[in-house]
Amino acid sequence: MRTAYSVETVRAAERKLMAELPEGALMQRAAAGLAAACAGLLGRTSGTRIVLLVGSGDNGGDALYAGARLARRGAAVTAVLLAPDRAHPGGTEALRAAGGRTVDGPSAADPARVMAGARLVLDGIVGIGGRGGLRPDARIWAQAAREAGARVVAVDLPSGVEAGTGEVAGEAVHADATVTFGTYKPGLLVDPAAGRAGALRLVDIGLAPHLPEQPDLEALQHADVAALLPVPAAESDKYRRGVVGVVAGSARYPGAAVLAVAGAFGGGAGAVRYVGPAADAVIARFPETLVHAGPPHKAGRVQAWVVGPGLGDGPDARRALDDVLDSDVPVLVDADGLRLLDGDRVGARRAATLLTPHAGEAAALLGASREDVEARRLDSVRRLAGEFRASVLLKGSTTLVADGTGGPVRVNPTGTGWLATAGSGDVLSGLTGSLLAAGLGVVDAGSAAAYLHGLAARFAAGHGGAPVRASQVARALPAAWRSVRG
Ligand SMILES: NC(=O)C1=CN([C@@H]2O[C@H](COP(=O)(O)OP(=O)(O)OC[C@H]3O[C@@H](n4cnc5c(N)ncnc54)[C@H](OP(=O)(O)O)[C@@H]3O)[C@@H](O)[C@H]2O)[C@@H](O)CC1
Ligand SMILES: Nc1ncnc2c1ncn2[C@@H]1O[C@H](COP(=O)(O)OP(=O)(O)O)[C@@H](O)[C@H]1O
Ligand SMILES: [K+]
Repeated sequence: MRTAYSVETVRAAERKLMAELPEGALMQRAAAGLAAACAGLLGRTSGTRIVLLVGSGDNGGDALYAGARLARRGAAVTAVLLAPDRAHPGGTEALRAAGGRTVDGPSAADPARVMAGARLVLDGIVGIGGRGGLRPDARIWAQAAREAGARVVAVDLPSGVEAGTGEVAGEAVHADATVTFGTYKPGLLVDPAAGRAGALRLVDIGLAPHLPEQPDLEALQHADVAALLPVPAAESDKYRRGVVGVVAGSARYPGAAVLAVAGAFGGGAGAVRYVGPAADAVIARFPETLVHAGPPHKAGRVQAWVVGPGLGDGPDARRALDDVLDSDVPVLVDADGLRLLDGDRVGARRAATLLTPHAGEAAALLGASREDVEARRLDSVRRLAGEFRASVLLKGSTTLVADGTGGPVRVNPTGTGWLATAGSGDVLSGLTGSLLAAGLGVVDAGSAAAYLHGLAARFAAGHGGAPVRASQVARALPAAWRSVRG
């Protein structure tokens, strides 16, 4: 499991750790890890040109001390001091003593010349102390670094992103890799900021014992998902494995029912019940499905419901939604179900409810704009969960799952843009419902499903990548299971 902590929590832990250590020891740990990561990336340091972009805080200090270490290994290191009178004094001195040189950033005539021939640029402009996007001076240098074609390694965070939220308020550095210290920060895992971070590397500086048990964010990895996935035992039968009910599709959108059922079969429930007008289409594709034409509560035993994909917004759809919400088993509400949703009804439920909006649906539920939700994903998912007193899975480039009780938000690391194809959300809702029926908690079910879904899309897209259809994502789910469990 990857975990991330808010900036305040990181600062508090750092204070405790620093009190145990000699002055400056922590920065040396960070710089040593950073220099080692850079050396590993370069392969060869001797004779290599490296440029450091150095801001006025300790983030710049890290870059300077790491630069000094690389200079001692034979690299030709130039530090661009963006605030020359406030650059970390010890770091500046160490770099000069190691043979590195410094350039006055704001008054340098030609950034392109300083960058010429650089293979690596270290972004030490600003770290967790940053506020807002890059300032104009820094922007010029960040752009020069990209234009020079150098690899850009961000120190702790890509400068310009909001460490605690993943928001990007203005311009930010685009890094090829980020070397972060002590713990991940939310901005490294949540888009749009995460998209600027490149490959992540965590350097252990001894912070872990001082961090609280509960992180702000969690990202599952293969082993975590493997531990969650329901596997039949010797005594299993279809009811013990769970029965998932799917209320989806309409005369206009029968395909949504087929895709949700496909996802449900990919999730490990013992049986899938389908309730709605698209039974013929469902049976034609999946003869194993138990179909029912009456109201959901008459369909027979169900351990979790999925309601909404392709349901339409007529009176039948509304009745089916309310019927399912009246049940005392977990309910996942997606797509049209979200448009018809009565918040009070959700708040009154005793069993778990999981809402699975994409950014547009989340925006409608919050009375915000889609752009706003996409810019503030973490805040949006928490607000939705709070307002609806339900768990929420916010879909998109970094899918987030919040439980509404202030627990850690799960962030999915397997997403891929190939998933942005019609119907892939229907597959996800069936898959998640299946895991709910098998007995997983809502946050576990939502995050494990998002993980498998992303992995399946990657497998379907194949090596190198090619467009995939939602049904191909569903078909690749067994491969995703095997990859996780293997
Ligand atoms: N604490 C520890 O134990 C350890 C900390 N470590 C390291 O320290 C980093 C935190 O250092 P920090 O607290 O000095 O803040 P930092 O991120 O350098 O930025 C603050 C400066 O930036 C400026 N500034 C603000 N916004 C800006 C913007 N948009 N664009 C440009 N400039 C901007 C602001 O100046 P001002 O607003 O006054 O002009 C202020 O002076 C952390 O990320 C990690 O790398 C590691 O060594 C491990 C141990
Ligand atoms: N840029 C992206 N990167 C990763 N995943 C994405 C991206 N865009 C969409 N997705 C995923 O694709 C699925 C789309 O679901 P949804 O928007 O409900 O589509 P539909 O209603 O057509 O099924 C979601 O799982 C979402 O997380
Ligand atoms: K940085």
